Amino acid sequence: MQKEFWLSRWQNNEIGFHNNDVNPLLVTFLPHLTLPPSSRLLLPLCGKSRDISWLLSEGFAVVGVELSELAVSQLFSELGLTPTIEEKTHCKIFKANKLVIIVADFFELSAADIGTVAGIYDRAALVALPPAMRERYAKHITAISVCAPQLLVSFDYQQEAMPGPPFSVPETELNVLYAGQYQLQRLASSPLEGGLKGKCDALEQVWLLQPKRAHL
Ligand SMILES: C[S@@+](CC[C@H](N)C(=O)[O-])C[C@H]1O[C@@H](n2cnc3c(N)ncnc32)[C@H](O)[C@@H]1O
Repeated sequence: MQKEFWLSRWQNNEIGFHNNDVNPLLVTFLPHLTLPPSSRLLLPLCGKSRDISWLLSEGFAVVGVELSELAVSQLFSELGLTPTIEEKTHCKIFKANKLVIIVADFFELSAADIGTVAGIYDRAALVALPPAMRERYAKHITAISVCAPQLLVSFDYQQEAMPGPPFSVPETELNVLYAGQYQLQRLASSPLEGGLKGKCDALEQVWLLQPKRAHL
């Protein structure tokens, strides 16, 4: 997906991926990451997810990455927070309390930009990307997070039935992308109620990715 695709989705308020409530899968499965209290979590391609607000309320620190500044302005306004804003050459950093959102192309960020993170929550990030970008994404997130454990939500459906996003990323592909660095465990797999966008049957799956070598 080109950057313009996402920027125009935000511009035109075509954000069907955005949920108005916290994702129940996050609430149920976050404990599997066994994070110490107050840990810092990375949310790649974060949009203005309500999951951010829930994580903050649970005492976590959040660093999110999002391409659209419009999404990030809406996020802070909906949270009732006024951020400080720092402009750098390749990104713009919005901060308030335990929340940092980096407005940037995720692929242009380094480990130093992100800072130390204890875990990653990927909801609608990997599955938002077309096949050619997913390999690059998986390598990049593994590198800049120094192989932090991940809670990952994915879809498995017949890709021919519907063009993405969201794309189908079945177990076979997750293994290709991540099994070199991570131990993968499927925590849940259930049919998506009403199908994906009402167009085809799909399984929504939750994965725990534990680094094979100790993180940090
Ligand atoms: C499908 S949405 C998911 C948003 C959020 N994770 C959620 O659950 O609501 C994908 C988001 O990734 C952002 N995005 C796409 N490509 C990106 C990139 N290269 N760098 C940073 N953000 C990107 C889009 O603007 C969009 O908000």
